[in-house]
Amino acid sequence: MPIIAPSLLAADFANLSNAIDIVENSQADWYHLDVMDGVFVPNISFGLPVISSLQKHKKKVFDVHLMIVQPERYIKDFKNVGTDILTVHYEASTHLHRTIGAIKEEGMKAGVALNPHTPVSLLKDTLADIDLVCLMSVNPGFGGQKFIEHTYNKISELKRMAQEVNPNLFIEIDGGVGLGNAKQLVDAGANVLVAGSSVFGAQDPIATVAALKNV
Ligand SMILES: O=C(CO)[C@H](O)[C@H](O)COP(=O)(O)O
Ligand SMILES: [Fe+2]
Repeated sequence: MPIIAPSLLAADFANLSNAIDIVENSQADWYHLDVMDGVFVPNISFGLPVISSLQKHKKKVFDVHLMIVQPERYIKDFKNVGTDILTVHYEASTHLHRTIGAIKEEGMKAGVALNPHTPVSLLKDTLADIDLVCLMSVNPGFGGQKFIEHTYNKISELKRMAQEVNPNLFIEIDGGVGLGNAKQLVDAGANVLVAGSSVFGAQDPIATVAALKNV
């Protein structure tokens, strides 16, 4: 069964306690928290103070997706607000290997996200040290976008690479994921599905999480 990580980007920010209830009372495994700085991506979402407030009410895992420049500057800060898995973008990380090491030194799992244009082959020399690869299946910055079909090829290639050096790798798909493509993504090798609008935009978010979990 895939890990299901609802993205709070699609929740009602005036009613975040409802979003917490949905994650905690469903078969969801992780909170996916999208931090955007308006520089790496053309949108600004939320940051440390909001995540700190959520921390007091959560039992499940915080999977934080940093869409910011110089993510290495904030590793300790995200640890302090309860982050379990910290994902930085390949494209924003000049010294990726050092950043991965620094995240793990803080006791978090280390993730690397790839934009749709970034080939998975670029992770060849770091894959053994990474806990999670987040394949962006939309251009990062906004929820509710159309899934990019080429992602299936990237999943298969990454799965092949991981089998050799890191068979327990989390292969996370982020963007445009819903009931229409979840099974095909899992069949291709994904084991973590991020779902924003397909969960929080659904009539029954808890039932939607259950359906995604049981594809
Ligand atoms: O990282 C993201 C956007 O940059 C979000 O996690 C992603 O877009 C999820 O939203 P949706 O499921 O609505 O596409
Ligand atoms: Fe994300």
